[in-house]
Amino acid sequence: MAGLREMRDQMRTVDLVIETRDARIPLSSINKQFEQIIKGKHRVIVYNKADLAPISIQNPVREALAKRNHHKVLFTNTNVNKSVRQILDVARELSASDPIRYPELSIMVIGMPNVGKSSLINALRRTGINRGKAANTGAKPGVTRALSSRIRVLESPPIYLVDTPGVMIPYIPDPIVALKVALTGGIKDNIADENVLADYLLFRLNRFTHIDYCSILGISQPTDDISEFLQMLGRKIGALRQGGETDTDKAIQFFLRAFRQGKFGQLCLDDLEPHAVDEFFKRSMEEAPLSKNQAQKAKRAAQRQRALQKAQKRSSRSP
Ligand SMILES: Nc1nc2c(ncn2[C@@H]2O[C@H](COP(=O)(O)OP(=O)(O)OP(=O)(O)O)[C@@H](O)[C@H]2O)c(=O)[nH]1
Repeated sequence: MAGLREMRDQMRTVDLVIETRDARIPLSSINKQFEQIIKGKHRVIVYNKADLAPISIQNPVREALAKRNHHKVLFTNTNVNKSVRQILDVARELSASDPIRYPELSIMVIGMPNVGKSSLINALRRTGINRGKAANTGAKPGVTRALSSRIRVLESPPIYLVDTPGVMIPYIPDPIVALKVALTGGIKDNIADENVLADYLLFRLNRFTHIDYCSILGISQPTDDISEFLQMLGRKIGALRQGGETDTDKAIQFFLRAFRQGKFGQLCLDDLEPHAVDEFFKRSMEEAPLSKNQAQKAKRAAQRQRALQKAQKRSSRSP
């Protein structure tokens, strides 16, 4: 894994690591493989896209991480300078704590795809010494390219930023985490997966929220049947094939995009009740990461299981 090796090499010159996670999945965006790379470095955990998650998650997340000895936890929205400036404050504090050791300070942004690393780098430049755009950003994962050099983001104390973020593949301990990461854009979609994603999103909206997605999408009634839902949505948005049949792929993409753009309001997909958090950490400490193949198999098994449960539910409803 070249990315990992490169990151490890680069890490030698870095004093402070900005570990970026997604505020909509505060637990599922934790990557325990980072631990080995970051070992011994100062770290600040940055939950980005905080504007897309409810503010009420911030204290439980801070408490959960403090319990695990992570005390520097920030929530950012890269469009708001003030929130990004908090990162520079942490760097400044570190530099001031030991000016002999840190006559200058080097910081680096790392995180899984699409979490907003490049946006964060641009925002740090913007809020630091007001330089323009450095890194490309994009709505799809994988836009970050190697540019690697250091840019100065603060004059005094001198703080430098490695301008290539470290990209790590997400850590996927189970299929549900895979769904959450994919929903937030951390794994590339393909059409087959998108169907499952849309089904999972609908399930979440029905089961865990009071969001009136019908009026947001302009459809007539709620349903947990994904086919019926996509028919309604497809007709509403005019996603029709020749002959008048609904283009469900288009309807799926519309639905997923609406979620990613925050059209359903601020949502968190992880359960942050203390017992659920404890369970999450217990499980993720125990489990070794699945290979891509294993993860796909596990995902398919979960799909089959859910389809089976749905069928059972339907047959138990019918007279
Ligand atoms: N709502 C919201 N969107 C954000 C925020 N930060 C970044 N984005 C959006 O998220 C998408 C991905 O941002 P990037 O900065 O390209 O993410 P990245 O981590 O560098 O992505 P890769 O190149 O895939 O590794 C873009 O569409 C950004 O506009 C944020 O704080 N809030």
